[in-house]
Amino acid sequence: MAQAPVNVTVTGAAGQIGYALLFRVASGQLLGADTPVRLKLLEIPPAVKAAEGTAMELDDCAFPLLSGIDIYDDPRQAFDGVNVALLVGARPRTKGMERGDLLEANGGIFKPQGEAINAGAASDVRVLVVGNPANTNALIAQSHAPDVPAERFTAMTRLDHNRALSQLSAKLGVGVADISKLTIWGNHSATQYPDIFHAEVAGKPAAELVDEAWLTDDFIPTVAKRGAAIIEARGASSAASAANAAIDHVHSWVNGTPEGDWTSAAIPSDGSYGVPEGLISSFPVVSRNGAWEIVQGLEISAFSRLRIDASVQELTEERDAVAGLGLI
Ligand SMILES: NC(=O)c1ccc[n+]([C@@H]2O[C@H](COP(=O)([O-])OP(=O)(O)OC[C@H]3O[C@@H](n4cnc5c(N)ncnc54)[C@H](O)[C@@H]3O)[C@@H](O)[C@H]2O)c1
Ligand SMILES: O=C(O)C[C@H](O)C(=O)O
Repeated sequence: MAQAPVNVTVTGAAGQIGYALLFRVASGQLLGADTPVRLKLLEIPPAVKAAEGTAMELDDCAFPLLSGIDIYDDPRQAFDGVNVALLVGARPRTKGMERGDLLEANGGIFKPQGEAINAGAASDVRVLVVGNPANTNALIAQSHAPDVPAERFTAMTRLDHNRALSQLSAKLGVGVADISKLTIWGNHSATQYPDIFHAEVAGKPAAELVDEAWLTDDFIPTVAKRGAAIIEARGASSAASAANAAIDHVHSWVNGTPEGDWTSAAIPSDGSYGVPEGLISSFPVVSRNGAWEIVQGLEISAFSRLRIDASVQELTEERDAVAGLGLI
């Protein structure tokens, strides 16, 4: 019997990331070359027409795996029966906006989306939040979906992971495929900590191949501030690389991570590595049998501890701020 299509809901479908993402989902790169998909696109009313234009282009690709496209401006309809939810649409920070205003505006998006996921999602739903502030938006959505297992809500730090791989490979003159066991810890923000202390380059410890000054003055700030550097250069935030990372995240989650390596994802903490339980924080993770597991037993040096704690502190403050606004 032919496989039933997987329902993939993409919010912010008419945006930049949406445009770079949808064609790859429809071509089979998200879930695999044997898995048909049905796209459910969510947009705000003024952007529905643009989403319709993107849907026309998707039709024109004649993707064999694309079994249909529906466009909605109502989250309840968009998340009905959803198996994979890619929450991309978010309220960007605009001039004069304080951090609290940004969190409140995004609460207005992610609270109803969490409620709609709770009301209608399929029992195997997996949620990836891309829209910023991604970790805290994921926490908001999760807190309004009490009937969905908490671990199904994740936020994206795979772009940071890929950026770290790329920076280290350029520094050492090796291919990215030679590098394993890199980790992004904490928040998808400038406080994140890209950690090479367990990383290996063709089986050798990566930390022995670079000096500490490069790590502190170059690698860590370059990876952590890469999003801002892209905005400065492009005049718009990363789109294709963000879409690519979303594809990588879900593909790894569904299909598993390779033996002998791990990746990074922001998932609800179970208290591992001193990260308060429930915070959606980035960890070294593997995916086994379709579920993320935090890699256990890594030794954390004082150098790393300081940086992990700083990013986790920021996440705690964001959680407290949205709690204060009644959003969780
Ligand atoms: N986690 C990461 O690594 C990462 C990387 C890059 C960008 N981002 C973030 O991803 C988000 C999207 O980026 P973009 O470049 O596509 O932005 P964009 O402005 O081009 O597109 C966002 C889209 O979301 C839509 N939208 C707004 N509110 C919505 C709602 N309530 N429901 C459905 N759609 C809604 C808008 O109409 C717009 O079409 C931003 O928050 C950006 O900061 C995250
Ligand atoms: O959209 C942004 O603020 C930056 C983005 O999160 C990125 O890391 O590229």
